[in-house]
Amino acid sequence: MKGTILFGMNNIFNVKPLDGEETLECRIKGKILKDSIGAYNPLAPGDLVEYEADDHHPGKGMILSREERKNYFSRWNKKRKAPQTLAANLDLLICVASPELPPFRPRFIDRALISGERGGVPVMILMNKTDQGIDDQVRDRLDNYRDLGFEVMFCSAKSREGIEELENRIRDHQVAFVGQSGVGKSTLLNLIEPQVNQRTAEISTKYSRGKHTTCYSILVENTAGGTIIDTPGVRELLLYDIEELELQEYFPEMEAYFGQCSFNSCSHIHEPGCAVLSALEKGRIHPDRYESYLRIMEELKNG
Ligand SMILES: Nc1nc2c(ncn2[C@@H]2O[C@H](COP(=O)(O)OP(=O)(O)OP(=O)(O)O)[C@@H](O)[C@H]2O)c(=O)[nH]1
Ligand SMILES: [Zn+2]
Repeated sequence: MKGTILFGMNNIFNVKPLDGEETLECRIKGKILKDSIGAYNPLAPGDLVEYEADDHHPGKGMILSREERKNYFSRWNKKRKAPQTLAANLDLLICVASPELPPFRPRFIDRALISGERGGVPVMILMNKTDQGIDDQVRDRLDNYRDLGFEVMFCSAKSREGIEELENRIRDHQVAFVGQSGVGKSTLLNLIEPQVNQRTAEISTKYSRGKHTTCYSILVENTAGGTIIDTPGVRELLLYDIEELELQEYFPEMEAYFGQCSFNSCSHIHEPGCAVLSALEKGRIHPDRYESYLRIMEELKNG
């Protein structure tokens, strides 16, 4: 039988049958899942699995295998030194940001964009808290993202501006929300689907015995159609599995200059005759984006 992973913790996974309503609590048969060796978590919300129900214990079952992922959103888990998949099989990853409180952090957005692309997921930037006003500097950054071809939407959970557009955008899709703590993720989700927070609270009481479940993703159904995965409020989104010289490919503004540097394997950092550095000087590449490039390069170098 086939089902979707809703939530997983301590190697127990909630599976929703594709053709049924009642979720099952499943373990992995044989403890290890093929394709997940070396990963922080073998399965993530959104994963499709093959399972068998336990005839003797209603509501329980065993996961036999994972279907190949269409795409994934993941990060490097520094503590466990392993990749952690936060959500799988997405139609859209929504990177929520706010103009202030917390301040606008383009570094986080740049990482979300790269991580999404690495995993094959389209990313949208959602600027929440528009009721706070958006200053020229932030506006300039958002314009730049749009110029680069990224989708940007605006909303306010407080004034409800843009909420209907957001609901229309995500209907019938499998989406995941990601964002720094305080950008208004929970408030937005609760507005779109009041069930979300309720479900999260239920699960957290059931499985964590009082501990925070904020470090786990959870998939909930959107009553209007589709599903929403709430990912944990990550402080940093560390990238992995990207070669240093590959990083440039995640910066569409650099593409026009590929092959124009004096050195074939130019890192676009210090090399003489670098076409990217020259474009930066001429203002054709946003300095803030270039700053992200430098910081991420440094991180990839230091592993
Ligand atoms: N002014 C304004 N405040 C908002 C808006 N949306 C959320 N907030 C406030 O921002 C604060 C943080 O909101 P949360 O929804 O808890 O943020 P979060 O992203 O879920 O944060 P974590 O749960 O820590 O990951 C709360 O005090 C909300 O009331 C908005 O559109 N405008
Ligand atoms: Zn160069």
